[in-house]
This record gives sequence, C-alpha cells and structure tokens, in this order.
Amino acid sequence: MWKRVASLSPLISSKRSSTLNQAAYTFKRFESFTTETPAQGKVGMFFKGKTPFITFVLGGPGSGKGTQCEKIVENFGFTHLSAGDLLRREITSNTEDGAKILDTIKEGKIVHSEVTVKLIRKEIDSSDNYKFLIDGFPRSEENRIEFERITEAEPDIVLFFDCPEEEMVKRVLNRNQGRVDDNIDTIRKRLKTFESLNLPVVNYYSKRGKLYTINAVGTADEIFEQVRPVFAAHEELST
Ligand SMILES: Nc1ncnc2c1ncn2[C@@H]1O[C@H](COP(=O)(O)OP(=O)(O)OP(=O)(O)O)[C@@H](O)[C@H]1O
Ligand SMILES: O=c1ccn([C@@H]2O[C@H](COP(=O)(O)O)[C@@H](O)[C@H]2O)c(=O)[nH]1
Ligand SMILES: [Mg+2]
Repeated sequence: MWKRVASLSPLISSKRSSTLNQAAYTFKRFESFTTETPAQGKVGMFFKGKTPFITFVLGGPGSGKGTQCEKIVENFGFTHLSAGDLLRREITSNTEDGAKILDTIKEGKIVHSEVTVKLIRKEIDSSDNYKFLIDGFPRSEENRIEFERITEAEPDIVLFFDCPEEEMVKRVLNRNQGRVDDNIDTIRKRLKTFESLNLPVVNYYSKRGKLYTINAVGTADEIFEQVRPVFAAHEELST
C-alpha cells in the first residue's frame, strides 16, 4: 500500500480556471512513498527521494486529451498512462477481463473500478519515472474513490479539456484509428456517460481547488499554449 507520509502547502500563483474560486491553492504533496508490502516495494524504491507528481487528465470523448498528453510528455518529461489504452491492451491480450472490457467499451460504459485501478497501479509500480499523466481517469466518483482507497494518493493537479459536443463528435468520427467505440451510436452513449458520471468528478476537483480548465477549441498547438503554463508553474515541484 502506498502511503502519503507528508503534506506540504506552498502557495503558488498560476493561471487558474475561471470556474474556480481564486483561493490559495493547497498542494497535496507526497514527500516519499512507503509500502506496507515488501513484495510491492518497487514504488518505495523508485520514488525514494523523489516526489511523485500525479496529473489526472479529464475531458469528453475526442476533447484532445491524448493529443495534449503527447505534447506534455515531449515538453515536461511525464509518463503518459491512458486508462483507455490500458483497457484496450487488456482486450488484445485475451485475459479473463478482456471480453467484459470490450462489451463495456462498445456500450460506452465504464469498466469496473477495480480492474482499471489495478492496471494503472501496475504501470506506476513498474515505472522509473515519478511524473504521471493519467489520461481519461477517473471516469466516475466510484473510480476516484477506488483510486484513493488503493493508492492512498490524490492527484496534484487535474486538467479538464472543455470542448463543445459537436466538436468532440466531429473529431471522434474523423479519428480513423479503428476504435470499436468511434461510431455515432457509441459516441452518443459515451457523451451521456461523460455528463452523468465524469462531470461530477470534474466538479469535485474544482471544489478541491485542483482543477485547470482548458478551452479545447483551436489548433492542438494553440491549446497547448494554455497547458504549458500550468506545468511550467509546477515544474519546480515536479523535478
Ligand atoms: N485541437 C484539435 N483540433 C482538431 N482535431 C484535434 C485536436 N486535438 C486532437 N484532434 C484530433 O481529434 C481526435 C481526438 O483527439 P484525441 O484522441 O487526442 O482525444 P481524446 O480526448 O484522447 O479522445 P478519447 O477520449 O476518445 O480517447 C484525433 O483524431 C486528434 O488527432
Ligand atoms: O478509466 C476508464 C477509461 C476508459 N474506460 C472505457 O474505455 C473507453 C475509451 O476510453 P478513452 O479514454 O476514450 O480512450 C471509455 O469510453 C470507457 O468505456 C473506462 O471504462 N474507464
Ligand atoms: Mg484518448
């Protein structure tokens, strides 16, 4: 089990979402991680002396999360963990959960939290990086609570790519990557799921003062110019 062993509260001035109040921003920091289970001691070993920096990347289907994550990786050295990609990899590896995951994705629903958190945690445990972008997760309050329960960690920051529905639909239909969920029927279902289950998570982090809302309309480069200062402001803390 990961343990948060210290909590610092430096005040940082940076551009915050207009949807947030401008109250001082409290960073939940992890001075180091320890582990209660020696067999899973890698987290403790890798993060010894480093401060893990976790970013959740949220937004509707096709809002540009994956595209912007690539740019953040290039510019700020994060490890990108797309929850959707991890689940799709699980489908192709013919594991026990694979068939169920495929059905869930086709229906635009959310895979059981335990499955997704296990996959994310495995990736973090086996990484020698300490800066993570967790893309497309948590998808629901249940996901969020399970992540916190299992890892005893919270994200340092949360990005939210705010995009109009018609733009998201257009982008997904033009994606052409052969995804089983990139068709109009599933997109409609994904949008409903996003609104009913994912937006409450966005609101939760807004209330917690951790949310950065990015206007996701424009070119990918223009959008990244809104994202860049968020990470630049945190660079000192995440190195
Ligand atoms: N700013 C942009 N303008 C136009 N097209 C974009 C922009 N950003 C990304 N795209 C394109 O839109 C499609 C969806 O982008 P991307 O895969 O990054 O979204 P996503 O939020 O990760 O979606 P999903 O939740 O479905 O995985 C891709 O084909 C991508 O190339
Ligand atoms: O935490 C998650 C992330 C994703 N899913 C399912 O996967 C698809 C595709 O996810 P993308 O982020 O768009 O790649 C999503 O619609 C869900 O069905 C999930 O269940 N939990
Ligand atoms: Mg994506």
